[in-house]
Amino acid sequence: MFIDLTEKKVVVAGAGTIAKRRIRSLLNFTNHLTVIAPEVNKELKSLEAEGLLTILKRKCEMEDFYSADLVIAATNDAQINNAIYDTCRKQGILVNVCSDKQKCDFYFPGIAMKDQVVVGITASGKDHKRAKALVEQIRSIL
Ligand SMILES: C[C@@]1(CC(=O)O)c2cc3[nH]c(cc4nc(cc5[nH]c(cc(n2)[C@H]1CCC(=O)O)[C@@](C)(CC(=O)O)[C@@H]5CCC(=O)O)C(CC(=O)O)=C4CCC(=O)O)c(CCC(=O)O)c3CC(=O)O
Ligand SMILES: NC(=O)C1=CN([C@@H]2O[C@H](COP(=O)(O)OP(=O)(O)OC[C@H]3O[C@@H](n4cnc5c(N)ncnc54)[C@H](O)[C@@H]3O)[C@@H](O)[C@H]2O)C=CC1
Repeated sequence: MFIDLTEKKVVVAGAGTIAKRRIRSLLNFTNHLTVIAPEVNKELKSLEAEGLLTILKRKCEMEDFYSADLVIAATNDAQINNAIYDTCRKQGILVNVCSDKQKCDFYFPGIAMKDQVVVGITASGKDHKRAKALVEQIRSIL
């Protein structure tokens, strides 16, 4: 299922390696992306300056997720990620917790895109290295 994210509100907690990779993917699909983290690097600041996302430069609060449609919990604090999971489940919000694959309503796919064609790859949560290798092959085919 390819959900139209254009008007969906996406909230990403954390702005580290994993969050940034996923933000780069998500920006292809949504105009409503908020990133919450106490420290944010230059790449994300310049995306904010271009009007492509909103940054809240602080630790996340559970209220931050109440109005979200889709949440990525990508802090390096497992307790916070788990609290985000509990909050989202109670509110019926789709959530992906990058530190615990048991706490993913959806796995984050590797993405290959060319023009209007989008290919999303998952190895069913069992082999991210294989997903990555296949994404690279499919990018070269596309
Ligand atoms: C299950 C899943 C859940 C989810 O988070 O959604 C998950 C979980 C975990 N990944 C971990 C580690 C890494 N993952 C990557 C990369 C990718 N991981 C992605 C997806 C997923 N990762 C979900 C579905 C996976 C599937 O389909 O099977 C991709 C496809 C999409 C994306 O993240 O953008 C992207 C490749 C595509 C691309 O790069 O374009 C790298 C970097 C690399 O490989 O270079 C490392 C660094 C470590 C290394 O180098 O090994 C760990 C830590 C434990 C460990 O080390 O195993 C967990 C936690 C756990 O397994 O419990
Ligand atoms: N699913 C995946 O593909 C992978 C998952 N992991 C897991 O993901 C976690 C994050 O990994 P990285 O991105 O490499 O970590 P990182 O250290 O690069 O980034 C962590 C981010 O979380 C932010 N943060 C910390 N506390 C916060 C809070 N209370 N509120 C908001 N933001 C907060 C930090 O400011 C930073 O931006 C790891 O701890 C590990 O458990 C690690 C490798 C791959």
